[in-house]
Amino acid sequence: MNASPLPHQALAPLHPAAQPAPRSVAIVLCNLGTPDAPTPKALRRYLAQFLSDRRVVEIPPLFWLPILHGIILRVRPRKAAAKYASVWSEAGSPLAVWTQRQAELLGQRLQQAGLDIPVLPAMRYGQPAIERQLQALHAQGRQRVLLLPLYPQYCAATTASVFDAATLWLQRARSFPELRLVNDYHDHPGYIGALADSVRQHWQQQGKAAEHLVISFHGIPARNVQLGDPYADQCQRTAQLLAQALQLPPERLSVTFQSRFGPAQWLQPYTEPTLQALAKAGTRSVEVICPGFASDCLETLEEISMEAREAFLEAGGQEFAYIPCLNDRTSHIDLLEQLVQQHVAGWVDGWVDMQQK
Ligand SMILES: C=CC1=C(C)c2cc3[nH]c(cc4nc(cc5[nH]c(cc1n2)c(C)c5CCC(=O)O)C(CCC(=O)O)=C4C)c(C)c3C=C
Ligand SMILES: [Fe+2]
Ligand SMILES: [Fe+2]
Repeated sequence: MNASPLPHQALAPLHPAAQPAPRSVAIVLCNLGTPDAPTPKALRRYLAQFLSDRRVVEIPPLFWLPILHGIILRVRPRKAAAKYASVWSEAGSPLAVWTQRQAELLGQRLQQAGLDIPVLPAMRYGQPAIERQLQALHAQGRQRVLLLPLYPQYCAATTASVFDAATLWLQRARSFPELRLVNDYHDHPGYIGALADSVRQHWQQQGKAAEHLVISFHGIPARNVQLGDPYADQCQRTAQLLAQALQLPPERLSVTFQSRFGPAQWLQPYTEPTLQALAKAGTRSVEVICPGFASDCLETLEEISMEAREAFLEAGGQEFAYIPCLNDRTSHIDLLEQLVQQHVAGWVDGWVDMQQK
């Protein structure tokens, strides 16, 4: 019998992803995305991608796309560009700058722990796109990827949309790494603790607490919640746990929703009218915290720290303080490290045991 081996040239080279590499884990830290520049042109490109996402606007495309292209993308980019210009720094859009920094700091942490786990930042809209980062990690031979969206509360418009982008890449790839997804961390003790620390630190710096704390989350259409989105419940739970950690009685805080878009009913009460009502009812000082945003961005720096501040003061309020997002706080990076540890257990030697302790 002729049992000659296959000719050498018939053996295809191994794809890098197929080569055994111990601990070939990586993290993709995902955020929403932001325009490339504070200009109407960049805003048009960004908003066109963002607002064409069916997870974000759940109106049938046949009705929605003519409105988007015929009205919204003609009017909104110019107005939005002016708002972005008011928060833009030399380093760029705050959302991009903070996300990049968070990825760097988390990467350094993992490196200090002796782990070869790179952390790449990724954006759902704009660059660096989630698909691009997954492709880069796959090409490097990373076999296991944890997708960690920087959205503490699960929402179909944000979290599920990140997963859509990842699975769209999977559908087009011939081979791909194993994937794990973090759904939410709205009640994680490390998250609540980090938020509470940031409020306490603010009180210490001011020498006192304000009369009232407003806990403001990004809104979504009320209909999405009726259809089963757990987002509103998770926001309420985060607020409740934060109030408990701060020992704040219910009469000293309000949970509100900001950033309404379009004429439909969104989650209520709305942030700005609540602040105006508080001022009119005699509340002199307020603090606003936005726990749904992991990184400061247009919605916190402009809509809250500028617009909402002005509305409160014009309605008769005396003191308005905005408490920044967790951004690069050590306790925030601790939380991200804990989330990684909890979700890659079994992927990285030793971490299963650490989990069980
Ligand atoms: C049109 C519907 C929108 C839904 C639903 C929505 C949900 C949602 N968004 C965030 C986080 C962010 N949104 C940001 C900006 C922003 N959001 C919308 C619309 C919806 N968001 C628009 C049109 C914009 C752009 C600005 C504008 O034109 O008003 C941002 C800031 C991005 C930045 O570059 O700084 C964040 C972050 C969450 C968490 C969420 C649902 C829970
Ligand atoms: Fe939004
Ligand atoms: Fe806004």
